[in-house]
Amino acid sequence: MTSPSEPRAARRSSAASPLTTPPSDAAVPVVDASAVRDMEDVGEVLGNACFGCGPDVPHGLRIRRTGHDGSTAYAEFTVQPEHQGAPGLAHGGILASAMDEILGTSAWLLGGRYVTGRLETDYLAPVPVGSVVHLTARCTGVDGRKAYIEGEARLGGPDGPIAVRAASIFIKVPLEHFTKER
Ligand SMILES: CCCCCCCCCCCCCC(=O)SCCNC(=O)CCNC(=O)[C@H](O)C(C)(C)COP(=O)(O)OP(=O)(O)OC[C@H]1O[C@@H](n2cnc3c(N)ncnc32)[C@H](O)[C@@H]1OP(=O)(O)O
Repeated sequence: MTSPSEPRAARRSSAASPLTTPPSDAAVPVVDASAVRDMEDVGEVLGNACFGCGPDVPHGLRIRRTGHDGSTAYAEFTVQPEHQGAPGLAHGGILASAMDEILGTSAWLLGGRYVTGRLETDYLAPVPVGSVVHLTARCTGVDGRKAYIEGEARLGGPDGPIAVRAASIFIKVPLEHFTKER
């Protein structure tokens, strides 16, 4: 339930703009049963040095994936002092990175490999350093190579108040996108 005293963005049910809303004829997302294994395999390709989820990246977010259900992905991370912007509060770009990671995880559950094409964020509440941030994302439609993914970050628990909402388009790419020399 929202009230007029809440931020304007909180009164909307989704972060999606017309650009991140799937077309009316978009396909319902189908989850690939092999996608989870694929996600583990990709660690070998990427070397697990990911800023978002690499467990040993010193100043990374060290996001922990906690589960999935269909295209819905769950994860969490703890905001560290090196993630702050204003004193004592998480930097907005750091929170966008966290959203990118959980949205990308949902996209990868569809099978194949996806990269971020467009990322929109609504910041609804400040996130203090030391917070455990609970991340969720799900696919709202697939149109050709484009997967429309929405998600949110909550504080205080998986059902806590929403601090950040995001909507995105992820684009399916071949494996060579990651392996070719540039
Ligand atoms: C242990 C490890 C586990 C790992 C788990 C995995 C989790 C991973 C989590 C990681 C999370 C972090 C993830 C990251 O951080 S990924 C890193 C950030 N993203 C990038 O670096 C992507 C850079 N961009 C590109 O490489 C190219 O532009 C791509 C590949 C995206 C498209 O170039 P390409 O030449 O291939 O294709 P195309 O141009 O014909 O486009 C194809 C279709 O897409 C539509 N389109 C394109 N762009 C946009 C846009 N901005 N808004 C709306 N639509 C867009 C386009 O209109 C067209 O649609 P249609 O005309 O067909 O309808």
